[in-house]
Amino acid sequence: MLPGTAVGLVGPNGAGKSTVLQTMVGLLPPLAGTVTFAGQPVDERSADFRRAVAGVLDDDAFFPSLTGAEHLLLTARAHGVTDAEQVVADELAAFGLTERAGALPSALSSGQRRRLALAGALVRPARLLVLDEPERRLDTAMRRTLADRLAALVAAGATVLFASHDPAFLGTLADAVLVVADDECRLVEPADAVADLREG
Ligand SMILES: Nc1ncnc2c1ncn2[C@@H]1O[C@H](COP(=O)(O)OP(=O)(O)OP(=O)(O)O)[C@@H](O)[C@H]1O
Repeated sequence: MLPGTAVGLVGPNGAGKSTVLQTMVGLLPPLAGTVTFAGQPVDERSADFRRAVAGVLDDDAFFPSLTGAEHLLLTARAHGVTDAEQVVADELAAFGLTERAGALPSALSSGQRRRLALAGALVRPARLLVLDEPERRLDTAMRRTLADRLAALVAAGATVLFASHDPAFLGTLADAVLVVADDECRLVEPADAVADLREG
């Protein structure tokens, strides 16, 4: 994948989309071959790799005793964001979480937790975003807002790799679509051809 591109993974439940994404970020070793990022094998222990790559792969990867705002502040500061408090306030507003900023994850709705996880990926700089069904549990307006924001990041040079079951989301964001099914991947370009795909 080149900088400034977005590729969407589509395919039926259980086809292996999440497994591909986890392999791309070094959480699972490939059975064969090598995954490289910027010319180096991916390694989540590498500080350079972790600085460059933001992922939302897990639904509930939160510390139970930190509020939403504290999660975002921790992430932003750990990634060296200057003016972290303002950036966090902006992300909370963008994801409609300002009024719930002081709530613990357990007190948020599942959609609000999803928004918090996505805000955590956007509160820090990243060259590559790896997102597993980012649209899941978001309402229609927030799906559109998120797709537009990710498209703007791609236009600014970021790379986005994501799995999705939402043709509208794919159509807005993806330059190309990788169909994962029957133990193989097939590349479909341009992405709006996805509207014609029929998932099994
Ligand atoms: N932790 C695990 N241990 C064993 N098998 C697993 C594990 N996680 C997933 N699998 C299996 O690996 C296959 C691929 O799963 P994966 O989650 O990658 O699919 P997916 O395409 O992301 O599906 P969905 O659209 O439902 O999210 C499935 O057959 C699944 O049952």
